Amino acid sequence: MDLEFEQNIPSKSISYLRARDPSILAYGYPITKGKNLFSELLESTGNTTENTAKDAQEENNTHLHVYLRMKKAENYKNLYEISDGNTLVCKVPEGAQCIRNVRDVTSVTKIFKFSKIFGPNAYQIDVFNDVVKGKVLHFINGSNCSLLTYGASGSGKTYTIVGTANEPGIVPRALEYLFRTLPQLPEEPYIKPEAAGGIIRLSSIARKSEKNASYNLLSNSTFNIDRAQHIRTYKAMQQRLSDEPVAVITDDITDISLSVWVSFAEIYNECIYDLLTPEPPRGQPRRKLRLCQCRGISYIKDLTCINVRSGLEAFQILQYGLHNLKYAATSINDHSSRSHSIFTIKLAQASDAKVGFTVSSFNFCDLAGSERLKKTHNVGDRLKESNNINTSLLVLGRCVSLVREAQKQNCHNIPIPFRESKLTQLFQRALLGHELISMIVNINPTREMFDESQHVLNFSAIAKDVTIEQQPLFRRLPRTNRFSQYMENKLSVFPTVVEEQDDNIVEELESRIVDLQLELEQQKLDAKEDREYIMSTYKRLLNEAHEYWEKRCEKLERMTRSNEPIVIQGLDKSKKQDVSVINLDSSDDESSRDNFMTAQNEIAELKRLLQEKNETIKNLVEEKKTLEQTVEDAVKAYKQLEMQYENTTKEMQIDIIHKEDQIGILQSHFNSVGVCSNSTYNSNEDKENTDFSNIQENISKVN
Ligand SMILES: Nc1ncnc2c1ncn2[C@@H]1O[C@H](COP(=O)(O)OP(=O)(O)OP(=O)(O)O)[C@@H](O)[C@H]1O
Repeated sequence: MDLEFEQNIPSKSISYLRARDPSILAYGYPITKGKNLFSELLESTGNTTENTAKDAQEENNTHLHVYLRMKKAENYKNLYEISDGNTLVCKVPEGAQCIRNVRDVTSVTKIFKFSKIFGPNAYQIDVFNDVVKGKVLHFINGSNCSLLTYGASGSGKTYTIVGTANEPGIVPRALEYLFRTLPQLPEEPYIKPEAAGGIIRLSSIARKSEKNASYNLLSNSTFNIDRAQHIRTYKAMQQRLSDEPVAVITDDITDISLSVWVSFAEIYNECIYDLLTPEPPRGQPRRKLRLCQCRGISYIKDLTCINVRSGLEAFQILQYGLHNLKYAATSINDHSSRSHSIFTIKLAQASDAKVGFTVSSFNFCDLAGSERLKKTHNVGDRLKESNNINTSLLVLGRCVSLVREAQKQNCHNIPIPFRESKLTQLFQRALLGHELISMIVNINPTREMFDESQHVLNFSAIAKDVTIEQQPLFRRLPRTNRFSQYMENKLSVFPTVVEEQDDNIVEELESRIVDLQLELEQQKLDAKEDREYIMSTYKRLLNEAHEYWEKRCEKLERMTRSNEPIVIQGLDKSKKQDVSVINLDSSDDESSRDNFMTAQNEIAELKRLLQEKNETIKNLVEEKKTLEQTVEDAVKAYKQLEMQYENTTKEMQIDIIHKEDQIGILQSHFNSVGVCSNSTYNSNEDKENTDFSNIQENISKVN
């Protein structure tokens, strides 16, 4: 957001000009100054303008916004009291876990503060207006936003995000609001966001293929059954929201290409799956996706990204993903609440003059239920699931808490374990405070869920203190280095236009060099971390493979030794037959035949495992190569810019010297003319005028 806007909110026109991610800009994409695609968004009614302005201003409060939403429940007032709309007083009941060691339990209360509390009677539209609406405008202006719902199973996370047919949640509402604000989109997309932050300008064939991908997904036969119902639901919502005011864009944006894309991913048991690809046939495993990092941005490699032209299309894609989520849940295990699901809307904006672009993402993350192991008494696979969920939520809690700690101490050296879970790795930038991030904490305010709710509330108390850093549009270098000072002194003798132009070039180059330096540092750190991670994984896999292999070999050796006499007997019987075709059916000893078969199976299994491990190692080596290539590219780009910077500096220095010489010549010429005019032309006005016009002509030639 513009500083201007933060400090002084105009009553009618609001500029939502937002910072773009400098890491994207640093890589050779020129910037369109002044006009950041949409620079002006106005709310269509005065009333809502104020609200939106308030929302937008709130965004600049530096802390992570944590909202509380309470599920509908009778008698919740016996346990909870909401005061001032943002303070929750918990009246701790007898027997509650948090007062187990407290003697006097007559009146224990716990107090939690939130950005806002939505009580059991709050409507979906209230949550949307207060939490999401302002962020959609920031998103349109190029900011990345993330919204996470956190809470125990059944507390209303999915209800808040997706909602029901009669009460649509924040995602369908955000889609409707977004598409009502954006202008009509073209039939086919001209640009596509890259996973790592850039854009691709699509050829006509690629445009058709993207359109087909969207069409094919929407007309998928397994999904068709519910499609009519989803269309009716969305249209009913559209009808209800048609009177709600939306933002309008006042800029002339005829030379800007726009496209909207959606993706839907699931993290289950620390594996990432694409919810927008058809489910594999029964019995076959789902394709696991990898998490990659490029220019400090984490992204899911090969995640399907579908182009959408309307809220309705996007809503159908959301439902397709939810359908896949349910299918996976019933076909493998009931894990609907056991996985984290992330629905992402991406907006790509590019000027047709090929001189600037913005890609922004809005992530809606429905986290897995946060219940504790003790309570659920899980065993087997369920225990593994719970461990994974708990690990990722625990790591999320640790990361949030360490980020808060690092910010408090103003210390950048505290290691934060983002890499310990896929979830935190994916939201690393946002959790570090580089992007807008908010959390809706859901609780079920019943007595049975009281202990569980206390854990959730404790987590929210930590999260609330995390600071969000507002990124400036361009990172400017303070003008204190030698070159800047030299230029400032020297350029003051130049005509204004030259001064402004050169000043801009220098500033821009300086700013981009700083960006690149920061990027390079970040990439070095990332590459180092990645290398260490790959090496440790590589070593661990090798050790595991080695141990496993040794154990199996031992076992096989033992089995072979014990079966030797029987095999020899079998060999005798079958005379010259091959070992593999020993007549097992006629063997006297049943158990030895079984042992033999087991050994063969073991060998086959070992071969398969070895092949799998080799595959993993191969992938890791490839990943390492890609990372090294990325670092190499970054270094090259940096060197090129440095050279460009040096060349410009040299040219300007030469230019300055040249101009100083010419100014000197002019000065002496001017002086000598002055002397002459005193002695010769003192009384002759015409000649004086002629001399002045000659001097002016000379000056304009020099400039
Ligand atoms: N505020 C609310 N008003 C009305 N119904 C609600 C509300 N919150 C939740 N529900 C209902 O409660 C049930 C459970 O909610 P939901 O599925 O959203 O929980 P969840 O936290 O996503 O659970 P899980 O982690 O198991 O997925 C649903 O039937 C939902 O419709």
